[in-house]
Amino acid sequence: MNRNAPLLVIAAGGTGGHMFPAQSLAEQMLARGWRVRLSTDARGARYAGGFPAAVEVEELSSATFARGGLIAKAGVPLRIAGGVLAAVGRMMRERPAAVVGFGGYPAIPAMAASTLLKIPRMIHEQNGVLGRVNELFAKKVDRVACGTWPTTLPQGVEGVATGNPVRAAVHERAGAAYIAPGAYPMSILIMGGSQGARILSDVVPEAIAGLRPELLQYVRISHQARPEDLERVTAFYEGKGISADVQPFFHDVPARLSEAQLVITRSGASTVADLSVIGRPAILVPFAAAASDHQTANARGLVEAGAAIMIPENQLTAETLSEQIALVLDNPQGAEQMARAALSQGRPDAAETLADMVEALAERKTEKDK
Ligand SMILES: CC(=O)N[C@H]1[C@@H](OP(=O)(O)OP(=O)(O)OC[C@H]2O[C@@H](n3ccc(=O)[nH]c3=O)[C@H](O)[C@@H]2O)O[C@H](CO)[C@@H](O)[C@@H]1O
Repeated sequence: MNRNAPLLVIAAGGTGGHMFPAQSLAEQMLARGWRVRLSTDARGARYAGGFPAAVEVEELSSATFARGGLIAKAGVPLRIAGGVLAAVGRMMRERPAAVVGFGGYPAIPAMAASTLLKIPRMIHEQNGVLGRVNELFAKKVDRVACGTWPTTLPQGVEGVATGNPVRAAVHERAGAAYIAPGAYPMSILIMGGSQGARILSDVVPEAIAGLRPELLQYVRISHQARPEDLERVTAFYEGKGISADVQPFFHDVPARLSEAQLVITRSGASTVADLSVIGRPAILVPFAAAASDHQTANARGLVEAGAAIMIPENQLTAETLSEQIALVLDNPQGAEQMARAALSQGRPDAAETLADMVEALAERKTEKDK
């Protein structure tokens, strides 16, 4: 490794939602000859295996906190302070060229240290509403990159729409030709995000079974169900003579997406990004309990572009859903239009745009502290 190469510190943690986009930026920066260090905690470090081996991983102590202030729990401020001190010490020695935060509380120490040391820094928010840690730093960073557009930001903060970086297998299928619904086998992909969603297992099979027989005979189902729901969902489809592949997690979602005539799904940030980069019509059921209802915010772009129909959880019934599915499958031109509209929202260049922002930021040095 070239020790003279500029160093990027990526601060992220906790869950896949923060770590997948972080990994994508790490890959881009390594390809551009940078050194990359992932600053996270023990929980985030479990995802580090997915990062390229050249990425150095630093585990710092941090802690969770509630919106509006630190949880008054013994040891929390101390743990965060310990992490910040360690990050400050290291950054004083190594002087990173830039620091990028992707959210999650393990990002706190590196983001706080870069603020104290006036190192060029930015955040990337995946969802249409800022997460807690990103909200804390939004006014203290030089740039705020937004994966979802529009993103609700605090007053006085300007965002740059970059999109959410997608995995290589999604990238390879960007804009893959869409076969409009017709009198031949049609695929419907049902996904509940990385954990699966019980409500989709409760309602979707019945909605599918409610389609009129002339339509139903052509329908082929891929249904991601939580492990505890697998058996009943499989049995239901079997009982109705519906061809269905039911699994707890599909490892080939990009291929299934490109083959699908319709997708019924939650609206997590990466799911929305996958849909829009490949370009498929969707019925979106946002997870109502998500912080600040961010899944509804994530769905907004696709819905307003005419690429997706949104059904709030409290309005989701088998009858409503069945009607909406039939509306899409009975209207090939409309479905094609939805697929095109989805593509208009896609940002296949998200990782490159983010990498360009990092390079520009490192060159200009920090403006925030002048
Ligand atoms: C319940 C919850 O709080 N979810 C949050 C979590 O979602 P979640 O962890 O579900 O994250 P996303 O929807 O962003 O990403 C899920 C990814 O898994 C893929 N996939 C899904 C199912 C499957 O069988 N196989 C597969 O590969 C999808 O194509 C997508 O690329 O982090 C997201 C990003 O911060 C948030 O927007 C979500 O609100």
